[in-house]
Amino acid sequence: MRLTAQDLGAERGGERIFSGLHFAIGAGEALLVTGPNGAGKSTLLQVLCGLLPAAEGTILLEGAGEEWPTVAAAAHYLGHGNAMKPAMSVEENLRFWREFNGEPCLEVDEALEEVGLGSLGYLPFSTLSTGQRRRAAIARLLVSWRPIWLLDEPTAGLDARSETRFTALMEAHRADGGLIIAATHWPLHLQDVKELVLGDAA
Ligand SMILES: Nc1ncnc2c1ncn2[C@@H]1O[C@H](COP(=O)(O)OP(=O)(O)OP(=O)(O)O)[C@@H](O)[C@H]1O
Repeated sequence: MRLTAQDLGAERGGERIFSGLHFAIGAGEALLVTGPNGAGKSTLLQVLCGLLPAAEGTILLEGAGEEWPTVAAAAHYLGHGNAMKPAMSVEENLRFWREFNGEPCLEVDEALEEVGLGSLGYLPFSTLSTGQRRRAAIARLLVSWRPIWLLDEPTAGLDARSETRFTALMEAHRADGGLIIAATHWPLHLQDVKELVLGDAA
């Protein structure tokens, strides 16, 4: 499987945010997207997952088979929001996503164990701390299989132990043939990453 972006450009509010981007990553690889505030890291992820149209260029997914015809279909997107209903319990949220996304992977209780929330699944999502919310959102990546993980500041709010645990989950995803593209201001402690530096928007 190979994801290639060619001459990719995006606009927000009529302003060109970036243009002429080229990158390619294959199965098992990770690309870190870095750059200053406003450089367009989140915008790039939103273009890749189909939430925003590209202003120019192409995004190509090869070798993924009929099952995953587009990057949008093949990707889990972890944005700044955690995509959980506040009044529902953590388990209810994850059960919803597992059924909605299909391609079941880990059971809900297994995913919660993986992110260290094994004993808190019964709580309404709204009662979790900031870092616990992020960990619950990460568990969403584990209950359904998607080969591509598009991660926007995935470690925001995580304590050191949770960060280490998440690094291991990302490496396991790569070992399973997954691809990761992560926008981040922090090193994610992954081995052999590619880096894409977006320009200074100051
Ligand atoms: N809905 C919007 N309408 C107009 N402009 C927007 C919109 N969303 C983002 N922008 C602008 O697009 C530019 C890129 O924003 P983006 O969030 O992609 O940057 P970023 O690199 O992820 O920044 P950060 O490091 O702060 O998260 C910024 O100048 C921002 O103000």
